[in-house]
Amino acid sequence: MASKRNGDGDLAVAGAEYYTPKKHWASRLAPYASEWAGYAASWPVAAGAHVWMTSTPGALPWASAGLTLLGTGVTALTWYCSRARAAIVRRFATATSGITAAWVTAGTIQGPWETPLLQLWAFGGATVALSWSIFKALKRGGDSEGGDNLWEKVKLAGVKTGELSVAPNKVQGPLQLPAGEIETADVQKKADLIASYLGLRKGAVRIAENPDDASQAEMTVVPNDVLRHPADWTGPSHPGGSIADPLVIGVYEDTEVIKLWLPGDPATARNATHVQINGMSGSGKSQGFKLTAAEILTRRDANLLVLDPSKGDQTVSFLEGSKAYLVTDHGKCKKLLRKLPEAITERASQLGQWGYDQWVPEAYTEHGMAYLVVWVEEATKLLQSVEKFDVIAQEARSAGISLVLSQQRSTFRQMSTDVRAQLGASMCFGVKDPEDAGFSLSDQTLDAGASPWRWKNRMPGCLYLEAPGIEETRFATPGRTLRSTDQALTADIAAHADQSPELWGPTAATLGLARSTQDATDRSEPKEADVVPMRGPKEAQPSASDLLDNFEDSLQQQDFEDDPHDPESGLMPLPEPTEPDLEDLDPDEELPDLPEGAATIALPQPKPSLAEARANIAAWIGRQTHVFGPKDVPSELHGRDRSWVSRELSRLADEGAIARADDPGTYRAHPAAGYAA
Ligand SMILES: Nc1ncnc2c1ncn2[C@@H]1O[C@H](COP(=O)(O)OP(=O)(O)OP(=O)(O)O)[C@@H](O)[C@H]1O
Repeated sequence: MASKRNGDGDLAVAGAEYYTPKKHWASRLAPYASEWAGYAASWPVAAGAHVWMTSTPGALPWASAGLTLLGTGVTALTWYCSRARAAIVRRFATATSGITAAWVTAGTIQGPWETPLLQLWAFGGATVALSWSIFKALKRGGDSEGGDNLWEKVKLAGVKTGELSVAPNKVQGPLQLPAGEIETADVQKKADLIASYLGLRKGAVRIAENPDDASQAEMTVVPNDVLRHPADWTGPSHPGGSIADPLVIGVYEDTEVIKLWLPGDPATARNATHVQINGMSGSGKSQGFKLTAAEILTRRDANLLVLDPSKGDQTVSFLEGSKAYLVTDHGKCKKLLRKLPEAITERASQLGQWGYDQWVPEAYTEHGMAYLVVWVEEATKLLQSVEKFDVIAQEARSAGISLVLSQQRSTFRQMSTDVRAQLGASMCFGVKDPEDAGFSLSDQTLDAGASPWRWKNRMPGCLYLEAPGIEETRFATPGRTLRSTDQALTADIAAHADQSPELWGPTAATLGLARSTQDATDRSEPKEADVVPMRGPKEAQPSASDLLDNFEDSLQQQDFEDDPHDPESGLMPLPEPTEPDLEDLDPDEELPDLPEGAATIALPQPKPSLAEARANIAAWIGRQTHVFGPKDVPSELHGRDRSWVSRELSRLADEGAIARADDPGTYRAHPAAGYAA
């Protein structure tokens, strides 16, 4: 039988249907061979050069100088030759040349099997080669020629990949979506499929929407899961610096450090912020607290007050030697929070008189008012007893006070939307399910691929951070807190304890706290303490029991009884109100029926519970005879936003309760399930 080649070079059989031979695996891999060959060759080259140079007397110094010059030359040449490429590609190509040349030079001098050269080659080199391969694969996949189109493969034909940038362990670029046909949510749903096409792990591909243009999205591919190996704490990031400098608590998956800013910055229009911290038990919240505390306590202009009625010593013992204040008694915590508005008003009006509309570092350097971070553990329990907490939170930000509220989960019942709106930043560790993540992270971040429920508490320290000062495209980038021992943190904090500032006088007086550890030691009367300024270096302090007793005295005697402005002063204390433990209640549980004949009052209708919302949607679907999408589902049925409905419909489709219609993001009731009319 005669045969001929078709226009694409494939073998065709005359008189019969075309026969397209399968691409051989070698030809598929060929485009990626160069980076891997270069990577593989670098080790034996360095090993051979080392053996050669060390066996030739006097050759090593010359070889070192020669290789350094050669490496510099190759790097400069790369920079020159890549001038026509996108700036980011040019930079990464040059960096790859420079890093390779530097590693080969070091390997020649020292031997490539020595630590850390071997590890740098094994992990760093492989990651750089992998990043190049993904960059190429996406470029090829985004190109509609050749029939190997990534977007057609994942049933998103028409999507175009824009100019890609490549960095160690990250490839990123814009996507152009066919206007009116495919939206960002459709691509987000296929993120794991794209990862599978590229031969990467689940979660390696993230798609973020472009807030300015719905026909564009941003794709980020992170090949290696560096979060599996947490980085170690190597000491405070800005010892003796200002709280206006970022707090460094971990590393993102693309090896950028995680930075958190608490005070605002008028120069960059960054708002001061409070922080909401969520995560299930064992997800790493305490470690996050310890690192943040160590950062705060090594700054020259910040005080830390910890309200922890739940855990006691076990979590905070690392603060030994610091100037942090610790309140562990539940009643005292509440009392302190109730006094906070007064302290806020005082500080805000004083800042105004000094000419500032928010706290700035000069408030400390020129007037002695340090920033105050109030860390509240098990916050939802405490907040319930403080009225108008949203107003407190709102005003605190301009008064140089940041509140950090830590709890396992904060449902809308536990934390009102008003309070939530005032917090500004959210740190989300591993959670139980997507619903819990929804209480902590924004819909945009979840839609962009953030999925903290994947970690649960199996990857402690892994987190997402939404906060002022961080680019929004980074909100869906996972990171992991640093690993440290309590001893290392204690030593670092103690080493900088002398730089820790005193609490601003009026704030100390209003909150009933000593201005510094030294003030606390001036008071006596032994009593059991529940408000403890953590002690300074032991040799400079009186005995532990003296200190605890004295500070207890400062609170008991001066602040809660003798305060002439305190209306409760001199009165016999009321018993603490008993509070039901709302943590153990299931918010979705049905309420018991009212007894027959009981009077009923028309109450304002609350947002439907999850179970009600789902039941309402199921009933509504049962009445649909046409194709529908998230925007068609009436909002009063669920009381939630559109992206929640999107996820819900997608979940129902995954479970087979409804069927996906032809257009992405649209559905049909399933006749088999009895939904269709
Ligand atoms: N970044 C990290 N790298 C490695 N291990 C970590 C990291 N963060 C936390 N861990 C470890 O995980 C365990 C649980 O962490 P942690 O106590 O901080 O969790 P938690 O959320 O505070 O839990 P709980 O609410 O029950 O107190 C601890 O053994 C801790 O050392």
